[in-house]
Order: sequence, then structure tokens, then C-alpha cells
Amino acid sequence: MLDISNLVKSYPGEKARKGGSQGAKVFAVNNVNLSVQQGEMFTLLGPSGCGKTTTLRSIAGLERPDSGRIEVKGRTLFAAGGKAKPINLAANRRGLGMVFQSYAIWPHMSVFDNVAFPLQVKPRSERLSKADIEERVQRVLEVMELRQYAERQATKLSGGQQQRLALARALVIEPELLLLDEPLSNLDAKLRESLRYELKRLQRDLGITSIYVTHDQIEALSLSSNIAVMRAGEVVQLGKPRDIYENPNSKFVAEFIGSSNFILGHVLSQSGENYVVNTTEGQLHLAFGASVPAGTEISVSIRPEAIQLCTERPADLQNVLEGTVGTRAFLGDAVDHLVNVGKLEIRVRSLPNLSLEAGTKVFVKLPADKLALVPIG
Ligand SMILES: Nc1ncnc2c1ncn2[C@@H]1O[C@H](COP(=O)(O)OP(=O)(O)OP(=O)(O)O)[C@@H](O)[C@H]1O
Repeated sequence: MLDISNLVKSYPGEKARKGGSQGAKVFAVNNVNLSVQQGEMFTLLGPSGCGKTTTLRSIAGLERPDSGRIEVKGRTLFAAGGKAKPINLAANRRGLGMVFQSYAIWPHMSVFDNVAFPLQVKPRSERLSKADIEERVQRVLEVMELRQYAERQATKLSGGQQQRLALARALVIEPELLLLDEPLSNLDAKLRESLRYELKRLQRDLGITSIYVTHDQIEALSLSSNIAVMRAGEVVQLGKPRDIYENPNSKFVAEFIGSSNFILGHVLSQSGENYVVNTTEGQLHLAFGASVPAGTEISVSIRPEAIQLCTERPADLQNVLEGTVGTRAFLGDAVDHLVNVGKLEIRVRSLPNLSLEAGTKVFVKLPADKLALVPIG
């Protein structure tokens, strides 16, 4: 549905911006390739400054990329040119809906007028009749559960309602693609969670294709059909939320999405998907999809909630490490224990019915199918 190829967007370096000679350019987006299918909720996830917003603004037509190509349903929105004539469709001709972090609703207008406005300013040839506009606006207000507020001034809505209004205004033009830039980040935690579910429901019911920008991993994991993790202008991993969570391809991804334990070692042997890794704390057996040759220095990673914590020595001692509880933290729906194993500190997340005092001798079991191999560094 959306195809982005070799997208590059740079900004002049600091010196050049201050009027000096050209400093090193900042590559906000550095050769990004993405393909989004019809009906997907596709998320760009990454830390501040990784280029998510610049990618989204390039799709929207609010930034002019240096090079690359952007197509929606085979329609070229941007093409840098080369031998052919460059194409750069104006933002208002791209037929895209956009919702930003700041709701950007029109304060002096009623809820109804806010939603009707994008239809009223369409070019004359595409404009709907007054009755059709009325009908379309009411339908969108209904979906966003705002119908009862239609005549109210937009600023007299709560934060969550204002954000729903911003969504209604983006949806009313029935966009081919909906671009969402951190639309929930201004809301408090509770509202954010409820709107997250609402967005998911809406996206599924209406079958809208959306690109969602966020630095919030929970939002990304819970909402997305696919996630592109970005770092320094590049996509470093792309996949389904569960795949990325369970098989991060780098320490950066493992640490950015949730927390992980890392144990240094080198690959002792490999037989198909079965590995034996010699680590600082003894041998670990694991199953891993990608091929890593024997001898490679590597980190074994495991999520805190994938580890089993036992006070009795398990019968099967494969992948069992012995340690002592250092610290515990009650998190409401879970308890974290930091367990000292040799020189390592291993974080284990358990259900709240397991709560062990500091100093307790424990065994940590690392299930072979929950261990992943990630490059060092
Ligand atoms: N107009 C600009 N002029 C110069 N540099 C810019 C400009 N806009 C963005 N950048 C730089 O490009 C890089 C990517 O910025 P971008 O806003 O795309 O990141 P982001 O991942 O969306 O971050 P955030 O989550 O903080 O919004 C950053 O280093 C940023 O400082």
C-alpha cells in the first residue's frame, strides 16, 4: 500500500545553520526502505532524534527529502528524479490524514465545524454537498463517540475528547493512509491506555492503514501489526511485535524494547538451531534461528519474565545458575528480583506471589527456547 525506497533527508550541520561554512550534515533519515500493507497499523519506534518524525513528515509532504521514492497504492507522492522529472506532490494533494501530538484543533470552532472544515475547504471539483458533509461528519462523530458534543466549543472538551476530535477530523476525509505522530503522548497514563484500545478497535473496524510514530514501546507492542525500530536515521529491525520482542537482533533493540539480561560468552558448538555457548557463568544450551559460527564472541540475552526462579535445586540442571537475591522490588502485578550470580546481576520478573528476601539462596533457570543471541556492543 505504502512503499518507501532509499529515503534520505539531511539537514545542514550546526555551523552551516549559524551562517558559517558547511558543517557535517545531519542525516535525520538515512536510506530508509519500508513497505506497508493495506489495513496495517505500522509503527515507527525509536528513541528521540532517531528520525521517526522526519520520515512521517516526508510521507505527509511537509518535508522535502534529498532522495528516494514514496508511493501510495502505486501513486508516486515523491520521487527525487535522477534522469526523470522529480515529483513532489503538495501535502494537500496527497489525500492523507494526519494527527499530531498537539491536538491542533481550531479553538474558536464547534466540534462539528472542526470536523466539517477539511471537507469544506476541498477544491470545488471535489466538494460535497452541504447535506453530504452533514451526514459524513455525523457518522465520524458517532464512531468517535463525540456526537453528543457536536455543538460544543472544541476547547471545552477534555484532553481525551480533544484527541478524539483530532482523530475525527483526520478520518472525515476518508484518507488512504492515516499518519499518527505520538497522538497519545499528551494524555495521562489512564486515558492513554483507554485511547490505545480505542485506536486499535477503530483501526480494525474501519480497516484503515496507519503509520504510527512513537517512542513508547508498550504502545508499539500493543497496537502494531509490524514495527520498524529506528536508530540514527536507519531502520535497525523490522518485524511483528512478538518477533522483535523475543528475538531482538541487537543489544540496542533488546534494551530499547523492554529490559533484558545479557550474559557474555562465545559459541562453543552449533548443530542446526541448537547452540552451546560458553559464558562467564558456565555453559548455556539454546535454540536460535539465525546462524552464528562456532567461536563467535556473543551476548546471550533473556527477558526477566522468561526466567524461572526456584528456591529448591531443580532436578534438571541444564541452564541453571546458582545465586543470591540482592534486591527485590514490588511492582503491583509483578515482583522483580535482582539476583547476584557470580559477577552478574540477573533481573527476574515473577508473579507477585513469589517474593524472596535479600540474601535468599536461589536457582535461576534459563529456558533454552527463551534465550537469544545478540551481537556484542
Ligand atoms: N528542521 C531541522 N533542522 C535541523 N535538524 C533537524 C530538523 N528537524 C530534525 N532535525 C534533526 O534530525 C534528527 C531526527 O529528528 P526527528 O524529529 O525526525 O526525530 P524523532 O525520532 O521524531 O525524535 P522525537 O521523538 O524527539 O520527535 C534529529 O537529530 C534532529 O535534531
